Amino acid sequence: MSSTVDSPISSSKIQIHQLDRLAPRSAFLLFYAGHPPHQTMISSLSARHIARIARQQPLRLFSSQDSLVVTNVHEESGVAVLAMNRPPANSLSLELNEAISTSLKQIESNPKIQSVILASSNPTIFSAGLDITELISPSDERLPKFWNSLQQVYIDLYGSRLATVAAIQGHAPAAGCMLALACDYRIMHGGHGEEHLPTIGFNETQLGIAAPPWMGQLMVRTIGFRPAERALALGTLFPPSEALNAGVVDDVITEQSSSESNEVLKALLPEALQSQTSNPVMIKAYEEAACYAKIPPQARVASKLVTRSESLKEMQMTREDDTQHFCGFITHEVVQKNLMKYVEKMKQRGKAKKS
Ligand SMILES: CCCC/C=C\CC(=O)SCCNC(=O)CCNC(=O)[C@H](O)C(C)(C)COP(=O)(O)OP(=O)(O)OC[C@H]1O[C@@H](n2cnc3c(N)ncnc32)[C@H](O)[C@@H]1OP(=O)(O)O
Repeated sequence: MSSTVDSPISSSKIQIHQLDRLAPRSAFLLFYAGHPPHQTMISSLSARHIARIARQQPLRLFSSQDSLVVTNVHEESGVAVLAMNRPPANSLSLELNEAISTSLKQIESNPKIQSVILASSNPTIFSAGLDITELISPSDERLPKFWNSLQQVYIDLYGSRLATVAAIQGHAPAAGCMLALACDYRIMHGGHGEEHLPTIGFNETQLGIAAPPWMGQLMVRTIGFRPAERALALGTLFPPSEALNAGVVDDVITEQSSSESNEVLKALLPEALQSQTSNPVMIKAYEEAACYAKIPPQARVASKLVTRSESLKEMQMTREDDTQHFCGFITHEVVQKNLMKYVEKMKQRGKAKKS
């Protein structure tokens, strides 16, 4: 099935192909950047989202303080912010994943916006990765939905028409690292002294699980085969300077700097992030996002897809198998035991910290 609607991002035509056989609830958005031979895939959307765009209806905006994500847009600079807001650690639950995808789509539907900063309302944790409680003794119904929602976040972020900048204020293990790697640019905070260094990386093997192929390959594409192979096997969490050296992040910032961007940030940041207007990571993230926003969008999107369309197509084709594999693996008795042990250690650490 295919239909054509006016593009929300330009005067071009967008053609939508429903690929039922590959991904029943998804569709590819095919964007004609110039002539038909340059047809490129921007992103995949759920059928529900596509129907809404086709009817030109705005998606619901998550903006209240107790929402799982908070967003705001600054049309003058073409930059938006999407901040995860699930205390205490922005661990990724089914609902948080869905909120990220929905809010990203909502921002994308504003033609004046070209860049988005992915941030956290927690100044010391970007995201603690998957909510481990989703993985322990899960229900047969919720587990595949949960995994699908994570796959969708990856597809939406990695294939977004927007330039995506990760403002990594603090820790970003496992799926938290995946969120950052799915963006176009990563800025990490250098930490507050040796004892409080944030870390980023795929630490899954330390939990007795393995990153799925699409996540592992994301690291391979970011830092290269051999370093990624080793980091994945060891479950390496990189502190800021090592993350920079390895290429996991593009920039590490520590120094407080006053900047002309402070005023724009006051207008751009949602209320929950107002304390971050003079945060150096946020300032640099804004400057980078504004820089991307000045590039002609059709050229920027076409160039992004040169490196991303193949892996996104692969993801769509293997998605169902990936879900089956994940559910089988996570519910395995040995894996459940490992996860329980890990959570126990995490709780003990938390108790020790509080006492
Ligand atoms: C086939 C498999 C697919 C695999 C794909 C992805 C795998 C994952 O993403 S698994 C998740 C991996 N994440 C982690 O291992 C991180 C665990 N957390 C931590 O190491 C620390 O919490 C962190 C360094 C992020 C932050 O440290 P602190 O600032 O010291 O905070 P606390 O440790 O006190 O944590 C605060 C609070 O949050 C709870 N928490 C932390 N992480 C998670 C999580 N991933 N899921 C659920 N809950 C989490 C932690 O227990 C504390 O709770 P309270 O004690 O109730 O305050």
